[in-house]
Amino acid sequence: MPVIEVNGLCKKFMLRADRADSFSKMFNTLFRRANHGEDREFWALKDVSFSVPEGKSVGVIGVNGSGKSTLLKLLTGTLRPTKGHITVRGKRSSLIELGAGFHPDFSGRDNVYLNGMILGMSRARVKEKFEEIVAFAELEQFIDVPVKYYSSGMQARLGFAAATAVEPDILIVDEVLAVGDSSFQLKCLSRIREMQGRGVSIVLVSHGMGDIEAVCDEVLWLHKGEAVMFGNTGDVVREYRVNQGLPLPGHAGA
Ligand SMILES: Nc1ncnc2c1ncn2[C@@H]1O[C@H](COP(=O)(O)OP(=O)(O)OP(=O)(O)O)[C@@H](O)[C@H]1O
Repeated sequence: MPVIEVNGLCKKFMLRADRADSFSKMFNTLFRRANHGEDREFWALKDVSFSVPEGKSVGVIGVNGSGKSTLLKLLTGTLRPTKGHITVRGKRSSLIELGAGFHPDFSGRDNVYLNGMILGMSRARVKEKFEEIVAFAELEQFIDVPVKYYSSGMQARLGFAAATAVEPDILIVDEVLAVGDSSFQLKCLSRIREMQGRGVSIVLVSHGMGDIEAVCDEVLWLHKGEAVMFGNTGDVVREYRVNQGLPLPGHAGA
């Protein structure tokens, strides 16, 4: 039975025109231009359906603005669908927005405890896991510093270490991995493989086709909010590469 089932998913945003933007207000005032801006509907996802089988990994690809992050926010419950249904079976853990789960004024230590407890771990369980989380993030020297002083890479390290330590059934990860340096990216990939070995299902958004091919069994390709293709990683990535004019593996420059 799939751990995630998505049927006919649609997400509408309202795009607000000419509001609270000091530059356009100034422009309108200077040139006595009336504010003709009207709120506009924008469909970020249109009738998207796919599923994540138990223990499988699904990648989500597509150009900027195609709806990938919106889809992940719907899968984690941060956003609600406008239409359609999402069924999730199992405990989710996610790392979708850098620093999203962290309180900037609290130390790394306090945030690890807070985050773990929000994700359903007991204080004692977080305590048991604490050393491992900090060691994985390689932040021993900075663990008592407020998170607002962390670099984006440091936040990604702590976020990934914390999100993967809670022993989820489903791990949902956005492009944030790209923020880490190459040695940390390798460490993340090997932890993802370890989790796959334990039967954890993964949903991964990435612009890096190498990461997608290394991690995912199946891929969903989004474009302007629509599912262009969903299927076997090799097939979808090949089509995407051709569509984007990217070199195919085995060809010069790939
Ligand atoms: N809260 C919001 N209000 C209005 N529009 C939004 C909102 N969130 C996202 N959008 C719009 O939805 C579209 C999809 O955005 P999304 O962030 O999901 O794209 P993406 O595929 O993750 O892009 P990227 O590769 O650049 O991260 C974009 O056009 C974006 O402007």
